[in-house]
Amino acid sequence: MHIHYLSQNNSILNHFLAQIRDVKVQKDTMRFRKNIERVGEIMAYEISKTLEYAPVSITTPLGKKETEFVKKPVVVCSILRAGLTLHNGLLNFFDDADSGFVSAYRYHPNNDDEFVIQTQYQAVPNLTGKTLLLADPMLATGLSLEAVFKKLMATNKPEEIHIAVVIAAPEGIAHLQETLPDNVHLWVADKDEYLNSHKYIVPGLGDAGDLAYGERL
Ligand SMILES: O=P(O)(O)OC[C@H]1O[C@H](OP(=O)(O)OP(=O)(O)O)[C@H](O)[C@@H]1O
Ligand SMILES: O=c1cc[nH]c(=O)[nH]1
Ligand SMILES: [Mg+2]
Repeated sequence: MHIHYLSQNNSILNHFLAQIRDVKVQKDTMRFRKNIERVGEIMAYEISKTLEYAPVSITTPLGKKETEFVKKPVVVCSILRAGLTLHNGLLNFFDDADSGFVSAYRYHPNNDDEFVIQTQYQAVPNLTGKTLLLADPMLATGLSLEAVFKKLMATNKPEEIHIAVVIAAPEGIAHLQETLPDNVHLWVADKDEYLNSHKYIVPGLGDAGDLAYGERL
């Protein structure tokens, strides 16, 4: 797997990441969603630099301008719920992209810290031959991304795959390295320290889905 870390060099990205982590700023849920969307926009721009381009000719009022556009169709797929925030940011820049949605949640059969990932809902266009951008803000154990990835690949063969996450635990990165193919690109805005006993990222930001959309029952 090719891993790209976005916050190795200082940039305005630090400000957005700090705000989504800050317990005081997090209370402003609109700002929380907007900041993850802004990280998605930065990720879209960085990913776009690595894609294949093809020549196009644009007619201006005064002449012709030769330039290059992204060659293969892009599909943005996100993991419900928290992925929706990042999805919007990616889509703001890849404005012709189609969209796909897959659900994933941690099911605790014994009401303790043990869980399995349930993926039920899937509404995804044909990905074969296209560039897939798979979005989820949090990479903790990596089990959600692994499950969704395998579900998508059972019926699709994208030509290129980019996974976009905002905050990643080292455990989750290692898990994806072990379970996903070598040609997958993983884009990480910030790498954190470790997972706690509930498999939450430390220092992380808490529960991204709840912060964006309210606590679920
Ligand atoms: O790497 P993992 O250990 O699988 O954890 C990461 C998952 O947890 C969060 O979703 P959550 O299950 O909280 O669902 P939600 O988005 O509906 O809140 C997050 O958005 C990931 O999908
Ligand atoms: O730290 C974590 C782990 C899983 N899901 C989240 O939203 N946050
Ligand atoms: Mg959640």
